[in-house]
Amino acid sequence: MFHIVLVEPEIPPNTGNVIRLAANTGCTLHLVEPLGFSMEDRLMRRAGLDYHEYTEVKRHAGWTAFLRDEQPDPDRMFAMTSHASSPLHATKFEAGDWLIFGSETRGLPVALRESFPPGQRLRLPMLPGQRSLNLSNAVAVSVFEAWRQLGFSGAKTD
Ligand SMILES: C[S@@+](CC[C@H](N)C(=O)[O-])C[C@H]1O[C@@H](n2cnc3c(N)ncnc32)[C@H](O)[C@@H]1O
Repeated sequence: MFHIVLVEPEIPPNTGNVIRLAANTGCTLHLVEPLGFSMEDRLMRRAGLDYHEYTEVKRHAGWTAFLRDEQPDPDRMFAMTSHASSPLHATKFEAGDWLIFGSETRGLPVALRESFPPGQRLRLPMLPGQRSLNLSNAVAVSVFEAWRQLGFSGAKTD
């Protein structure tokens, strides 16, 4: 469906939640190292339950390695950041798109964020004065908005 990319995630249960979400929605999950935890972390495994058995989780040694390994279409990559002016819901998504998320405490590195054209830096709406959503919540609402646009293609209907 989509590619979810977590850049240097730090908090195990967030990545566990995203593993489960990726399995629920048919997304591939990419983890860009360094990670702030071990993949064997008890809290991550508990949040992800056994869902890592049903979803593809790929690890990349860094951002450059990720680009080299996956060769994503630059026009179909979207940086999710509260520092953007383009709203997510105004973007027309396609199957196979790449949704890029930053770490819990640092967000996306500024240089990486600014390497995206403004129209591919997307924000989720928040009330004034709010800084950011939780990482796994941001992934969930982004994936569901993108999937909604595709008519929840592939979802079970009964
Ligand atoms: C907890 S936030 C990072 C907060 C970090 N202190 C910052 O200032 O960027 C983790 C990630 O969730 C995503 N995120 C959170 N809130 C968002 C929003 N309102 N719009 C777009 N992405 C958001 C971004 O990818 C962000 O890097």
